[in-house]
Amino acid sequence: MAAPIGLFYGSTTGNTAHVAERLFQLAGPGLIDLHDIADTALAAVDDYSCLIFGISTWDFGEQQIDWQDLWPALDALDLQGRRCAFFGLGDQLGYGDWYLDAMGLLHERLQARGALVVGAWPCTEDYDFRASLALNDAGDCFVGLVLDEDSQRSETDARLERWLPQVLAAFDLSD
Ligand SMILES: Cc1cc2nc3c(=O)[nH]c(=O)nc-3n(C[C@H](O)[C@H](O)[C@H](O)COP(=O)(O)O)c2cc1C
Repeated sequence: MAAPIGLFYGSTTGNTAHVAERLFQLAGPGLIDLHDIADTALAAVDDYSCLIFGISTWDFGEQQIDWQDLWPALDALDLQGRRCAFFGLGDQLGYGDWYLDAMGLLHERLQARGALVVGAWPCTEDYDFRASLALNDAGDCFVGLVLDEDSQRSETDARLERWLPQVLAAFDLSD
């Protein structure tokens, strides 16, 4: 039987995979099913009413390669009424003009498929970047959790520990 939450991620060097595993551990037994999109059929998304999507940004604002491969197929998803949260990885010091752009692109794509988005994350002075498509329209929040294993690795655990309870509350798994 599927867990209540499906977490779908793509990862090139393993950083997003590591974060996905950490979320799985933090949530505790039976709450999250992990799916690496490199070896999961996209149709598996249909098994969940609560979803977490993880994506890293590559090559000046591009989606991680496995997400790129899936991109056209995302148009077939029906996410009406499903709660969705996003987390993204990037490198604000090396790529500060395209920081986490891929999370913004994925959010835009899936919101257009009907996703009810939860898990926004404040854009504070803790982050040092010039531009990001992952910001909301007002520019004061990211559309999901923002992580940086390249230049802020030591912050990751604390950020996950703050974000996950907010997402679980918004998922309202008692429904
Ligand atoms: C060649 C290269 C290009 C990258 N381009 C970007 C970028 O445009 N924006 C960004 O925020 N991070 C960029 N990054 C940083 C990656 O997103 C970061 O290292 C991430 O943790 C990789 O996660 P993954 O191993 O799960 O794919 C780039 C890294 C490399 C090596």
